[in-house]
Amino acid sequence: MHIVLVEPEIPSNTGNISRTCAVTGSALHLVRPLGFSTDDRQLKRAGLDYWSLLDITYHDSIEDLWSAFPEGRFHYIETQAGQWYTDVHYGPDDFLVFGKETKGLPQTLLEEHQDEVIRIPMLNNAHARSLNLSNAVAIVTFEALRQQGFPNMV
Ligand SMILES: C[S@@+](CC[C@H](N)C(=O)[O-])C[C@H]1O[C@@H](n2cnc3c(N)ncnc32)[C@H](O)[C@@H]1O
Repeated sequence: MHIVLVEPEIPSNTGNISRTCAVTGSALHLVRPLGFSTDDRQLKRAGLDYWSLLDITYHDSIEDLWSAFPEGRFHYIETQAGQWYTDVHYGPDDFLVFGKETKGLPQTLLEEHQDEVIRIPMLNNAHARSLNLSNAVAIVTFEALRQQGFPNMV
């Protein structure tokens, strides 16, 4: 799988996600600007032992990512979506795209890719708007891998 973080802001989240990528064999794509340096202490603390295992690529924009993978199949994971993440069939080379911690994915992107936006169901509570980014990544990634029979995993 390919895990894409668009403009991540909190280093410990990216550290946790790097660990999820390392243990699942998923590639990590970070779309700039990042809200931290990759030397950040919290980032390293959350993912240090796993950093060397990562297949990590940096992109200057989401458009650059799309250009680099013209045949890629992209799923956009956001709280406002018509369909649940469990309604989708995932392939091994699919891209799972997640938004930044404070604002999520840009509204224009969501509108232009409506049919590819999926959400993780939550209680309908105005005071609990979303999951933590790293938890959202783990939930969708493991569903995608489950559908594929957890390839090369024991
Ligand atoms: C902490 S959320 C913040 C954005 C959110 N739209 C908000 O209301 O503030 C950061 C990212 O986590 C993912 N996420 C968190 N909860 C989610 C959910 N229930 N369904 C889908 N994605 C979720 C999305 O990729 C989102 O862009």
